[in-house]
Amino acid sequence: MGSLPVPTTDAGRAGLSALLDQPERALIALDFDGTLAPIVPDPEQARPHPAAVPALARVAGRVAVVAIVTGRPAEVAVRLGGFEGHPELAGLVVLGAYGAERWDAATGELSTPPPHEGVIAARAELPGLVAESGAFVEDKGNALAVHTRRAPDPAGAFAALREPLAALAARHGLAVEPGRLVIELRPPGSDKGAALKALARETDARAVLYGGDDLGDLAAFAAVAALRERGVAGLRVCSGSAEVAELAAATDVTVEGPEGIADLLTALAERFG
Ligand SMILES: O=P(O)(O)OC[C@H]1O[C@H](O[C@H]2O[C@H](CO)[C@@H](O)[C@H](O)[C@H]2O)[C@H](O)[C@@H](O)[C@@H]1O
Repeated sequence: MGSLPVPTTDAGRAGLSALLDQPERALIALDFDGTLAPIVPDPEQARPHPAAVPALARVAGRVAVVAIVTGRPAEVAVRLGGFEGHPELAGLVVLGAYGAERWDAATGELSTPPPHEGVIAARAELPGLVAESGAFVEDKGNALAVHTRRAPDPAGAFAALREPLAALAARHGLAVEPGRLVIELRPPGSDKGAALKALARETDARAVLYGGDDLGDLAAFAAVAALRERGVAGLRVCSGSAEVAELAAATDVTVEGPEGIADLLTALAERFG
């Protein structure tokens, strides 16, 4: 039997105990890139760690709900994750675009907000702005992600683009979402924390596990902390990487990236029986 990591905080240990005691009242929510799927240079090539979806499927049979909470468009996460038609993930919920979109495996329904005018305007200006940096733009439809991972100087390009992208976003009423060698311009008004809280409320969860790897996950970790104050047990899991140091202080336990997440899910499934 795989061993469960021991949270470093009292609240985290209480969260884990509550999950194990009453899995049928638990919500397990995970980020996609860097948490379920290893980071790769081309976003289109990202796929879940081979052990992650089978482990998630095992857990899904025992908890109230499993969810993916991602900056990807919901339908992209569904496609890359291979979630559609998965027999054991029939109750999966995918909250995409930082909670602005939702896909339900149970119904196959996808809800997306109308296009934001600011994204349309920023799209036209972006190519000129990023051309010299070696960055490339991932057009997500209703958001634009500027990636520097494949630039000759990834960190330098990221630093150089921060200010001009922030100015572009401000001109067009967009939010700036920095992440792992990516700066995203997206419609304001949603975040992973609000999305997670709403799902916890909807499912009347008594325990929530959230796992994430990046700055966009901080809002979800804060939501778990807020839920604890309302009596909902919580466990905040950092999918650790050398790229993001800020998450350790905001989480209860760190595991080794997507492989560690898959191990954790497998160990949970074994405990649930
Ligand atoms: O909320 P997430 O599921 O973590 O999505 C956040 C962003 O992830 C993707 O970019 C990251 O993963 C890429 C593939 O491994 C990698 O090349 C890139 O450097 C990472 O930042 C995705 O492409 C973005 O659209 C997501 O918003």
